[in-house]
Amino acid sequence: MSGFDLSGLTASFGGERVIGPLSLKVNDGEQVALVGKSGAGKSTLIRLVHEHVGRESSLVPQELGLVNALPVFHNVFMGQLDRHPTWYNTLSLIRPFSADRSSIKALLKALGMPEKLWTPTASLSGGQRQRVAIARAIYRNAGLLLADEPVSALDGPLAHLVMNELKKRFATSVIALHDVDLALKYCNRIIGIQDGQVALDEHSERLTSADIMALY
Ligand SMILES: Nc1ncnc2c1ncn2[C@@H]1O[C@H](COP(=O)(O)OP(=O)(O)OP(=O)(O)O)[C@@H](O)[C@H]1O
Repeated sequence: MSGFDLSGLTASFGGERVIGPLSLKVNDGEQVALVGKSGAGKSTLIRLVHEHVGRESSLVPQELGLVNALPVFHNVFMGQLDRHPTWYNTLSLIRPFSADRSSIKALLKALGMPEKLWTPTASLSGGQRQRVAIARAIYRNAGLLLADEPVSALDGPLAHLVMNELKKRFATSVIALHDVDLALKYCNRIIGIQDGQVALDEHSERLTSADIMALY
């Protein structure tokens, strides 16, 4: 599965409704940017979709969810933990298999940090940590990418490099982005969220950044 069709999505905090009820249908091949001002509900919507599609997706959460005590290799390897038997995962913790070592190294190279394979995650910069979470999602290789501000800590050229990789590797995606130009360049459908509702839903080529800025 890569696309999904969900309805009746709602979320509340402390009795206050912050999402929905709304429906969201994403077809295979749609690369969706979720845009909208801070607090509109983008992260909550991504969490809701993830709760429904679960293991069928590759997730990059805003808070990253890395294990600081482990090197980069192991954090990326975690993307496939549920695909291997326990003995394989246990052995990989002590002495990783060469096939996994080389595929994770190649992935880090594509993301511009090949030399960090064995670096403890705790000693990485914010942008490097963000790319480890992205590498973990790519390594998981699910049909659907769910990503919450995946390039917020990256400078211009690196943000483009990473968005390009994500576009190439995931035909179907939902990505919360605060950068409207990145949304228009790398996604083919734009969904604008306002007060927990869909306020805009349009093909990228029919929109300008000014159309999207009206949401802010
Ligand atoms: N754990 C929580 N407890 C209480 N309220 C929350 C919680 N998480 C989110 N909210 C509220 O839900 C609303 C939507 O938040 P959400 O994080 O989904 O917005 P967002 O569009 O992703 O914002 P940002 O762009 O700043 O990440 C906000 O009003 C926020 O205060």
